[in-house]
Amino acid sequence: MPEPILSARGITKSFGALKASDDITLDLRAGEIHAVIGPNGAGKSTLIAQLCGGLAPDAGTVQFLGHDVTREGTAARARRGLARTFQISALAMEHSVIQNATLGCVGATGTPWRIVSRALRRGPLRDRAEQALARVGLQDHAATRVADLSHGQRRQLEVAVALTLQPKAFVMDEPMAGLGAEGSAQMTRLLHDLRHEAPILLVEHDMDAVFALADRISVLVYGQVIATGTVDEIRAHPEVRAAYLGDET
Ligand SMILES: Nc1ncnc2c1ncn2[C@@H]1O[C@H](COP(=O)(O)OP(=O)(O)OP(=O)(O)O)[C@@H](O)[C@H]1O
Repeated sequence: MPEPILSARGITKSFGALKASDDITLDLRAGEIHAVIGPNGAGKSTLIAQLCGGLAPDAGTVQFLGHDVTREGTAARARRGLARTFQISALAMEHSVIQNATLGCVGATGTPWRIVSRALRRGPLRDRAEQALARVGLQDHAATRVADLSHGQRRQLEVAVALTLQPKAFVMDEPMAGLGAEGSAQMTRLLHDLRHEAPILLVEHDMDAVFALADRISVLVYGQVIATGTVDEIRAHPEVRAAYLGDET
């Protein structure tokens, strides 16, 4: 089997007496969507933070593209091509769609600020931003202020900003949050295709989306991965049904 793109090995993180991550081992392979599900407080955000560099684990390692990145911060991991989208929007609301996307590339490439204004006008960064907008279907909204976009369009723009990194892997934190049925369907289609550009570690509460998209699912309960498997395996798993899915299956 090829090396995983992103992997956590034995990740452990405590807050006082609480083990928010308890010896978590999971990986993300080329071409897949690996969903992480679990009830509130199970430790999903804590896991994401350790994968992306916002939190250092107490024990265990994180590997990305064959490198041990456990002690690297978020910016270093982003430069390696680890793109993250957030549960809460991190967009500049008063700026236009194209400005947000271009500034995303500027951050990703470490371009000095003195040439930012030029980058916003034309050049390879602007081209990259335009391509990313087209990829998520926002090409006709380049000049629109982010504040004037719908919630669903903002989520699409977040994916576009992540795409400007030309990522090798995505970590997505609840991309369906707050989307209506139509928005979720649109986002589901986008993620379905995106996995072939870069695999996606998807933390998501929307079980319809998870079951529609995931190649594999890991179930987190009280900081532990209690099961990893295909959609069918997870739906049928007795411990998972008892701990999490309840009557939803
Ligand atoms: N900085 C912190 N200090 C203390 N406790 C924390 C901290 N961050 C998280 N926790 C605790 O760790 C546990 C896991 O929290 P985490 O936010 O990772 O769960 P989650 O699965 O992402 O939850 P949700 O689905 O509600 O976002 C919770 O009990 C939470 O209260």
